[in-house]
Amino acid sequence: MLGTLMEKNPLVSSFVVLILTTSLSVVTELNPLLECVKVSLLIYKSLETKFFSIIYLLYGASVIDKAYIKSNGLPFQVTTPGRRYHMVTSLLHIEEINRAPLDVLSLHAVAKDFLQPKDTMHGFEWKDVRGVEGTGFVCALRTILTGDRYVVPLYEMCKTVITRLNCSVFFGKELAEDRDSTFAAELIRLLPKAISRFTASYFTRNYTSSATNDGLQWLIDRAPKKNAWSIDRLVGEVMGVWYGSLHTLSIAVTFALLDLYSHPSYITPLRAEISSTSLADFNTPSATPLLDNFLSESARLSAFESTGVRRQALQTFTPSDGLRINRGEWVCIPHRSMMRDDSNFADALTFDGFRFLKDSGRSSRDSYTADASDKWLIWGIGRILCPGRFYASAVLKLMVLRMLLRYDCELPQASEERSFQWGSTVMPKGGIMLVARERGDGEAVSA
Ligand code: HEM
Repeated sequence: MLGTLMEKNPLVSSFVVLILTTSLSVVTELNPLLECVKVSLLIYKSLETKFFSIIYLLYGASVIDKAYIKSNGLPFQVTTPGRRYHMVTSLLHIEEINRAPLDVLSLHAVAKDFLQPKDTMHGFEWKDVRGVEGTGFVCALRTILTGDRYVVPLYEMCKTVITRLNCSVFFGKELAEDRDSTFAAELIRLLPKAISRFTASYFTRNYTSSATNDGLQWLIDRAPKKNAWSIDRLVGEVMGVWYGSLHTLSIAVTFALLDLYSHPSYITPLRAEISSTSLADFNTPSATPLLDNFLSESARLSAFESTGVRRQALQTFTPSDGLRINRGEWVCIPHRSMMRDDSNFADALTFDGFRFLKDSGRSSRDSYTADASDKWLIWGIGRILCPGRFYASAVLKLMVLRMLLRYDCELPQASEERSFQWGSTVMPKGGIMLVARERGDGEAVSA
């Protein structure tokens, strides 16, 4: 009985271990043989933590979801590798996280933990506390052609397209396609240091893209003028935005296409709407309400990150209701579970591509895909909202638009499991193939 309870509930298990360990510490002084038992219990405790950490790594999103359902709206905790997460869902707690000073709850410390910039970005020292200046910055496709059809690995395709698109936006078309720089970079690697710079600059002497007004230049221009950032800091910040944007967008676009082709009834109305909208208007939400709604529903039900808002306590944080977040612990909002909760969205687990059109009062979200509110947490909350959301929503729309107008597609593995979990993230499976056939001239609109 106790065994089952311990198995089901990590808290009961920890409690039992604690009592046993404490009482044993008294008894062991009398009987040294019991020292062995004490050591075994400590090993058991550490194995148990490891066990729950591994379960979290493999099924993090489900662990959070189950705990969320059990919690009935109250705060709950989740054991993750090396850290405890406190999950809160009430509007009051959400507001308190939003208002907490930056030196108490930090998103930067969370990002640092994820990216490990010291090791992955050549020793870049990422600060725990965001400076007063803010973040500053708030192919080879494996394609098989069978007859007139392309069979492509969907997630791989999306990663490649988004990488290319991001390259053009971040570095400008010229630099993105710049072969001189690639050649120069290879030279720098191969030649002795003394002459490499000189030789590389000779080969890139006509290179003008550094003067162009691309996303990278824009990010550089936004760096603080007072207390100017070092080159290392600048590079680190740009890399942070780059990683964030590539990873999130590739996954979001993959899920949007998976949602589209596993619910083919939406193809005809979406195509009709897109075909009657000029390309200049495609990103105006009111001009493409069906597309915007469809993408909102995809973002809701296929939210790939279970925790929309994560903060590390840089000092003890005590919001209302007796909650205490110790230094080093994280407080998060389980927004994926909230998006899948019937009390927030009617028949929440059913994909309803035009659900928000029916909800004329829009009580369950604010308005359009790129909007944010305390009930629509896709982009974060209040003071820290995703600054890339307008770009992300434009890219999502462009991708769906392009695929709808240019290709007829099918998902041969539509009934198979399409994702796997890694920690709190839900990732698309790499093996999912998309079968695409180019539409005839009469059908395809230049997109
Ligand atoms: C579908 C794609 C995306 C989703 C779902 C998403 C979501 C989010 C969320 C939820 C946050 C707040 C995190 C928190 O408070 O814990 C955030 C922050 C951020 N996002 Fe995104 N994002 C996406 C795409 C992008 C893109 C494309 C860029 C850049 C071009 C970007 C740049 C950033 C930056 C710089 C922050 C930090 C903001 C700050 O510190 O104030 N994101 N994002």
